[in-house]
Amino acid sequence: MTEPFGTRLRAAMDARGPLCAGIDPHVGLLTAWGLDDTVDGLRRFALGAAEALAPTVAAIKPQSAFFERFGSAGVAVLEETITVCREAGSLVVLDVKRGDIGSTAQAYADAYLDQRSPIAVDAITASPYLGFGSLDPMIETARRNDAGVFVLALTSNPEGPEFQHATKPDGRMVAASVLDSLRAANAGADPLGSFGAVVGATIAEPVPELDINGPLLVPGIGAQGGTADDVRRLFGDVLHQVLPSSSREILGAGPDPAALAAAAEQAAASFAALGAR
Ligand SMILES: O=C(O)c1cc(=O)[nH]c(=O)n1[C@@H]1O[C@H](COP(=O)(O)O)[C@@H](O)[C@H]1O
Repeated sequence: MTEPFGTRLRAAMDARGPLCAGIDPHVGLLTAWGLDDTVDGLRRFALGAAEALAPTVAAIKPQSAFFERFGSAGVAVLEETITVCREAGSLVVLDVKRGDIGSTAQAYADAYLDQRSPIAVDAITASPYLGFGSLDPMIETARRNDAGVFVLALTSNPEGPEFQHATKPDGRMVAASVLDSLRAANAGADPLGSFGAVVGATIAEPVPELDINGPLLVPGIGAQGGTADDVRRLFGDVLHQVLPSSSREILGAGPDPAALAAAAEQAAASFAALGAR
């Protein structure tokens, strides 16, 4: 790769509209698509979604757990899905929410961000719960590989504020401190840094620290109740940095490839219309 992840994501969002389509093969969705809860059903679902969506959306976000639950055969399907998405021109953000002591964080970085790995992607999700500094091996490996990292800041689930709104000894809110660290990691990047924050569309109030000069991955839209109006209300000043993410709402339009593509195009257009481009 020749350009940093943030630069490639900016170009993809401008060209294709700001949407990250999630591939979350829930059992209920497999059933709704007329598929069995087997590796074969998983493969048909994931490749069907990838082939329908990856040619038009900026990014695809497979959720690793739905593949891992089938063991190595499921991980093989994940690798195949990643390849299909990247060959169709979509960036792949693998949702694995990794985080560990630095030496092990390096192994996760080698697995997903080193582009020589069989399961390499453009970016991963990471948890800062072991301290933001524990993510340094991921950030440095991402820099060397033109890849990216999305760090959980204000998650979409109702339990998130219990930790994320806590106050650190220096008086800073934990989530604000994560955003500060990401801003530092993105310093000087143009047009967009490669180190993003995950901020749910379901959070109650806007927060002032969202301008991190990097992308804001915004899940929680659709099935979890977040709407385009919420995105406008919460991210007004930084809408151009927002990568809205939706899984079940779009996948529910399948298995017809044309219906899936239409659902994604409609979602991308509605977010582009908010001024996010
Ligand atoms: O990191 C994520 O992607 C993520 C963070 C978060 O705060 N909330 C959240 O829902 N997610 C993921 O985003 C997806 C949301 O799926 P839907 O609710 O079906 O759109 C799931 O795969 C979640 O694991």
